[in-house]
Amino acid sequence: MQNKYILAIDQGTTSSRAIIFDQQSNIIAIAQKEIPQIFPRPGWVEQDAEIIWSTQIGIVVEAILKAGLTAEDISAIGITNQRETTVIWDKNTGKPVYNAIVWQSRQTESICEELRQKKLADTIKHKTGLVIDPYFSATKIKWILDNIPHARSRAENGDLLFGTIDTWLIWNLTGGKVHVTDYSNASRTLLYNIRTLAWDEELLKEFNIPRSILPKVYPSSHIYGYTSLPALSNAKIPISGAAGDQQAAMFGQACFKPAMAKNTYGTGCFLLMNTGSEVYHSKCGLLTTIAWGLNGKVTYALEGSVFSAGAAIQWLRDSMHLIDSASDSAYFAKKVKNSEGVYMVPAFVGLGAPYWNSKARGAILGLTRGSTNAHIIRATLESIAYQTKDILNAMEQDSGMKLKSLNVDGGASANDILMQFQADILGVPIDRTKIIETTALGSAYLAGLAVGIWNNTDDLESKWLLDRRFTPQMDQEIVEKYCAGWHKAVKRSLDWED
Ligand SMILES: Nc1ncnc2c1ncn2[C@@H]1O[C@H](COP(=O)(O)OP(=O)(O)O)[C@@H](O)[C@H]1O
Ligand SMILES: O=P(O)(O)OC[C@H](O)CO
Repeated sequence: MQNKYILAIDQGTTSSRAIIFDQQSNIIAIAQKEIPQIFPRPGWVEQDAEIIWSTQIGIVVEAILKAGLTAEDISAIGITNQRETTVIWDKNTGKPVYNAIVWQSRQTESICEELRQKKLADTIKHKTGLVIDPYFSATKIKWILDNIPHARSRAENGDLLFGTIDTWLIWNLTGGKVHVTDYSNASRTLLYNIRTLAWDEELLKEFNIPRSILPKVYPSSHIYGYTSLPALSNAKIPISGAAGDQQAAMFGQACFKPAMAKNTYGTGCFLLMNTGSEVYHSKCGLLTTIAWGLNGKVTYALEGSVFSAGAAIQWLRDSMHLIDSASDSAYFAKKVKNSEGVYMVPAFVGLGAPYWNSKARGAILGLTRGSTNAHIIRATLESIAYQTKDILNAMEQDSGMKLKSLNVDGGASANDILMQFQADILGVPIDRTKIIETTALGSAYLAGLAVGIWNNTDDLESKWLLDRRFTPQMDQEIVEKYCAGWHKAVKRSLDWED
């Protein structure tokens, strides 16, 4: 039987990746490129949407070449993306009217404050599963329409389109013909009713967003359209999978059944637990989100979103110049036995779940004359694990379930020191998968299922392979002492910004 190849396009916050899998889910080729981040003002994070597209198509071509294939050899494309990040473009020219406003960006805090004053939190939570926070797309759309000259009138004339990054990439891959998204991405906009599976008229009115700019919403495993591009030799490849990167990672981790959970350590850190067909209403600061739509069924998840995880390691590298590469963080962290009372709270863009404190800002506490760069680096790594612990506590409280182990993936999960510390303070084993590119794998699975490369999720379950298990080794008393210090540090960082 001739092998089939699936191209996964993984457009993450820090980098774009293109990965080619075969039908046994082996990686055949990878191409990757970092994308520039723009910080126009404190707390604002933007990217150039045209650079996202040109980088992405460049590495798609590179991956196909590296694999020794041609575009015609690709049977299906799966898209997965940084979620919530908002692009608005002119449908006639394909030009964005403003930078992509990244999920981390805080420039819409005042719009959120108005919504909180109007006491809309409960309605929004019930309809969308989300909380009022600049994180989600709706206030970013409103900000662009309100602040970019003529944007609102052009949108009302039907000339502008909105998309999260999946939508933007599909639009470009199809030569500007297809304007769509999937349930999982739609569920991150703050405009999509996750119960009725429709754009919510009441919320559109509240945000003053014209319906005409919104994409059509389909299941996550579905033929959205076909490629139509000279760069891909005008081959008509079906684009048949799309999901937000955290949901795709959960699919790639084969968390197909209720109560299965995963944590992805990338720019941020996202712990998701499958809740099946149940729309779980969190009381502990977690989000309810659509995991995927597949075979006529919608699966939901409970999510804890941490805004800065690997981003804090990047900050040590790019702004503090304490390390040359992200992986150096393990080398320095190993130089000290522990962080000796130093805590780093990476609230660069506020804190996400379970705190939802937009005005929190970063802090390093507990410094003494003996503190060194190694302590700060170690404390930064540890902050990723503490934030995850806060999420897991909330999740266990919310669901009443006790996790037996946690599947992990993402760039920073390669760090053994971090993974061991994570197991220690969670008190549950951490299982790192062999393919840490589970995000891309999940989107390849969704794409492959739509075109019959795999028949169903049973075909995929057996493909999950363990790389390494990290078992808890720390005394409970020490864990409690460390966590108490962390919570004291978090308290100091809250509401810092006026
Ligand atoms: N060995 C490592 N130790 C700690 N952090 C790491 C390591 N390798 C990568 N990272 C961090 O992980 C992030 C990249 O992971 P990735 O999964 O590619 O993220 P994203 O999808 O958000 O772009 C970066 O923020 C980087 O700082
Ligand atoms: O790009 P990542 O992997 O940090 O993921 C970002 C999330 O999708 C934001 O919600």
